Amino acid sequence: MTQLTQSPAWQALSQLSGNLPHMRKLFADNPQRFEQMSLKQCGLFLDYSKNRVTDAVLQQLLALAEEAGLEQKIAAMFSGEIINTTEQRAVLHTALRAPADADIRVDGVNVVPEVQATLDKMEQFVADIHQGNWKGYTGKTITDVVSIGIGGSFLGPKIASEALRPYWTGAVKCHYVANVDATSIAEKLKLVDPETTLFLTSSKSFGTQETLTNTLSAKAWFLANGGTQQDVAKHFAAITSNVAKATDFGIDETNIFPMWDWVGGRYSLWSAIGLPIALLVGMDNFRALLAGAREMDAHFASAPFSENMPVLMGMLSLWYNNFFNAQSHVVLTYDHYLRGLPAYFQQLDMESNGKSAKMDGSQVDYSTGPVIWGGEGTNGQHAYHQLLHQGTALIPADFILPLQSHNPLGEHHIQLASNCFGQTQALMQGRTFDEAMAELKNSKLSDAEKTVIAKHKEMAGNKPSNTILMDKLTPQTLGALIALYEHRTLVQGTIWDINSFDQWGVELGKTLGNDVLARLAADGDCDALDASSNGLINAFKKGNI
Ligand SMILES: O=P(O)(O)OC[C@H]1O[C@](O)(CO)[C@@H](O)[C@@H]1O
Repeated sequence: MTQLTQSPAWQALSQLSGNLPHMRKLFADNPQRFEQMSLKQCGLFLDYSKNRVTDAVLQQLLALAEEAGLEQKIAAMFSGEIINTTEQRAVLHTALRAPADADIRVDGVNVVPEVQATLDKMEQFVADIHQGNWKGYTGKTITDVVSIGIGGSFLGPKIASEALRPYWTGAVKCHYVANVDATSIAEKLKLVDPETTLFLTSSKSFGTQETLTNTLSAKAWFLANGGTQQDVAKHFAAITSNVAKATDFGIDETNIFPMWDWVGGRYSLWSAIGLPIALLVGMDNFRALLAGAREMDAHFASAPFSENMPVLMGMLSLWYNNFFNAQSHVVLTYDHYLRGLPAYFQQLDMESNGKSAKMDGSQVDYSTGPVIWGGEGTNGQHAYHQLLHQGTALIPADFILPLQSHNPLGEHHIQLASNCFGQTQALMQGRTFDEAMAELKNSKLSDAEKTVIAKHKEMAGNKPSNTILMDKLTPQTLGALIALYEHRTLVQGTIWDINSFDQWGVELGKTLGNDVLARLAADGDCDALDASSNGLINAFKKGNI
């Protein structure tokens, strides 16, 4: 057993997990449960009362966080210590939204002035595009932006853009290209005109195969459709920490926005990587997004653990993962604009906490990051919710609902909310056999048949969920919501003693992909690898099965 699993809090939690009353009883015994187990912060309201927790459990979960040194880890992150030890990097996405007068040092240099200068450069760029001062090669204004990037250089901006659709200014349209599959870029290029399109390459490393290949294809298309080499500067810009590589690639240095190695890709939408968001919603709204995240940062850094939203959410999810063997966690957004958020949280959490080596290199002997998945409500209710209610796996859920809709139309929103609350209630209370039998009272079935049907209708309930409410989905509340999940990730990574900020598994995939690429391009059959890999490579070379 490791230090973590031997710790007093872990041992106490282990004991408690086997001795908990059903949530129905917990609610019946304590009419104050909702008031006691909910909190409001940063424009978000969290109801965590529908969890398998008692005061004693919460106390031990918070003790576990303390024993694991969470307070110190939070302070270390905010102050720019090298907490990404395998890459020797600070982790400072919080500096991207820090107050302009903050002093946050990396290698003795305050990084806040360059963050602010980049925001100012973005502001100027957005104004130039929106006001038509930035002209394409034939003197026309820019109407379309094609954002090329993948992973963290894609999903955050894409999901935030989608979420903030009610705030789009209409000045430009934005198209996202990520996959190296030619179909992705080919379909987007069908929608745009070279005279009025700006290509924005987002790549921290400027070395990612998919992004470079897509940018090359965009450039080839531009040159084949009227643009010349001299016109490239008017139509290609980049966001990267590798300025030399971007200029070698042919991007004009004045069109390059900086990125820093102290920002992880999946935490980067707050940097110039978020430029497509700013182009869609305007810089004031982009700054409001930052302000929402900043508010959550301040809360996370200062609130006692018992009132700290990211800490509570992180510890509750860990409770099910480590003590109830819950292998996945579902995020259910009851808002069409937030339909992409589960995919974004999936990348954030699974790339961060999908690890099995501890900080000192030894192996964990407990489970770490669960599978994160989900989708928009109510759609999921007619699909995978069946398994949430009656499947054999325990899947804790987060329900997210804005109280006011951006599209107040008839009865839609009240119905949406009723479904959201109805689901959390059904998950919690389930349906007893007696209740199911009572529902069948007037049916014409025999008693034996009723018993069988009632057995199928019976639901254990006691399925945990959090409900997150906000008045309305705004740039500010979105910023707070995303920062909440970012910090929740750090909380869990700290307890598990893993590095939430590297991604060596992904890197191996990149390396082997490049090796295979060379073999696919080489002449003759491949016989150097395992039989399956050889067979697949040779089938591709042959071009038919
Ligand atoms: O921004 P880059 O350097 O092109 O990297 C893209 C993505 O690739 C990864 O390294 C791995 O998927 C992510 O962490 C990153 O966001």
